[in-house]
Amino acid sequence: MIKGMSGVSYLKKYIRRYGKLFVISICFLTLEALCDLFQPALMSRVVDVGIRNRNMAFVLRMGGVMLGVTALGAVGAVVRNNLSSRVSQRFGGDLRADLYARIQSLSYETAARFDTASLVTRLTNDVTQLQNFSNGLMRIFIKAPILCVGGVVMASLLDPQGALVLALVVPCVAVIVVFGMRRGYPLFARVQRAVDGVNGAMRAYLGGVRVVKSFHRFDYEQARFARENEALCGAQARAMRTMAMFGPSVMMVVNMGIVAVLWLGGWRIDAGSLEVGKVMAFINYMTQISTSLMTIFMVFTMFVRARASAERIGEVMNAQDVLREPARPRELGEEARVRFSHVTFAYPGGGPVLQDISFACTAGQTVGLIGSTGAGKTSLVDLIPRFYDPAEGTVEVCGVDVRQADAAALRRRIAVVPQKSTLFTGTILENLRWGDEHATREEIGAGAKLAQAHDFITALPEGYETRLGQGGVNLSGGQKQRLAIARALVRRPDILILDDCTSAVDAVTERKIREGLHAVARGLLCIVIAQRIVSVMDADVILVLDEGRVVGSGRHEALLQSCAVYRDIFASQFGKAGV
Ligand SMILES: Nc1ncnc2c1ncn2[C@@H]1O[C@H](COP(=O)(O)OP(=O)(O)OP(=O)(O)O)[C@@H](O)[C@H]1O
Repeated sequence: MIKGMSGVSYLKKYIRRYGKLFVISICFLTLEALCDLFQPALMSRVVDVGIRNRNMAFVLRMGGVMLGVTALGAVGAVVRNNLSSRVSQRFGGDLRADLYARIQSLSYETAARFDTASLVTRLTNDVTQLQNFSNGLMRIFIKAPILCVGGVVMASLLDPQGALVLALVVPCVAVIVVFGMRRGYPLFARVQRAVDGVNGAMRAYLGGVRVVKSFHRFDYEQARFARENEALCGAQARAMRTMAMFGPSVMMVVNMGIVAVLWLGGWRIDAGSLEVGKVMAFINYMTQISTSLMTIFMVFTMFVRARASAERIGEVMNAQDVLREPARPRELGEEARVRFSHVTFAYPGGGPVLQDISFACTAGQTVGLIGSTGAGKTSLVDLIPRFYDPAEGTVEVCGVDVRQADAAALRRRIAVVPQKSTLFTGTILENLRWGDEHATREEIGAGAKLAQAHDFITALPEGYETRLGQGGVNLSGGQKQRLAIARALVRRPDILILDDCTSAVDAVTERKIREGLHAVARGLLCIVIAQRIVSVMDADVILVLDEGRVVGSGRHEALLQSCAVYRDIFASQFGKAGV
């Protein structure tokens, strides 16, 4: 047994699902292989009995039998081909879908362990490797051992003395194949990692194409891509070079065997102890055995690659998620509430980003979060939908510790508009409906109006049906932000988190959005992160964060009196006179 196969135990599910069809396909494959195996034996009878005795009727009869056997083999091949294509395509499709679902279910922290480019390679290239391997398994790979073993048996029955040559050849080839496998595995694993590198360079360029253009850094990006590409070519060449040594070695051993058979056969024909037909059939079996041994070697090469891919997929499938879902989740309370009790938080491997944070807020309130950049505002709100768990203390949402709530149920109650608006390829309507797939046109329109997006959308030639490029490239920054807010509002959440998401919107429009939200926000708990004090001045409570600690909380006027950090921020935005 090969070491480390426990990492691919997720494949059992597919073996169970497609095992039956696989076995049926193997039955037809066996039929096809048996038909191939009988041909040389039949041919030897034609030569040794029919031609030697000039018995034309026997030759024709055997010719008919050979044709029948060929036809039967062809039927086996057609059915097997059909089945193998269906099974491998479905297996590949299922595996890709499951892996995609798994990636989606990973927590931020676990997903961050894998580079995005590497996840893309795993979803595409690695799944294809496994799909091709499973297809090959049902096409030629299992046929090869049958032909090899069957060839040895038939050849031994035909000429037991000649079979001694096989007793030497087969073990030699087996040793070469096992050695090749051991050398090849780490090399192919390296090839897959190099594919990650190329995908990573491509992704970085395509994702930041505007920046690359504006800084005119094509040369830099090209050099980076060339480096990764070179590494991939190098890794592939090394793997191929190593594997290329083994194929000819196998051929050489087999050809030496054929020479030995011919030499011994000629000698025995001269002595009258062997017929020409038998030597011909024996050579035929030898060729069949050698071809199947080469195929087996190829199978192992593909197996080595498929194994490397299977393990890479296994790493994602078996990743221990740091955020465990509770076995028996508690139901969230009706009323929207958020409570932080002595929360301390750190990113993996880093120092504390939030320290001893305590506050509480309820439905109908607007909470403002303000503080210098890097103060920990985003980190704080990320704990509410449980993107991360705190190191100490508890975060309660709607009366339940988020660690005891069902993540999907928790996130259904919350809508987050992140700092960087992410839109998807599709129409504006599709993007807005993403917030709630059952939302009506009226509800979507209402959300867009509140977010001050309706007017600019209707001014577009195709209105709500306007198609957006990837990430909404055909919109301005402020338009994208307003669509992201509208999408969150279409969801009609109980808790709305706006993470500095109006930075690209002009002050007048921002005020309109704030007023609109105020009007509909009776049951809504709204948490607003802002750089500009005007964005949170009207909030029911403002939390001032500084270096991960809450250094002030209260209304605007009170904070101006009591909180030095708040006063500094205010002064930096309005000048000393404003204080
Ligand atoms: N994914 C991450 N992994 C590790 N450290 C992080 C991560 N995200 C943020 N940090 C660090 O945590 C600290 C707080 O970051 P956070 O994004 O919460 O600040 P912020 O107040 O929202 O800043 P800004 O106003 O600039 O968005 C920073 O020092 C930052 O470097």
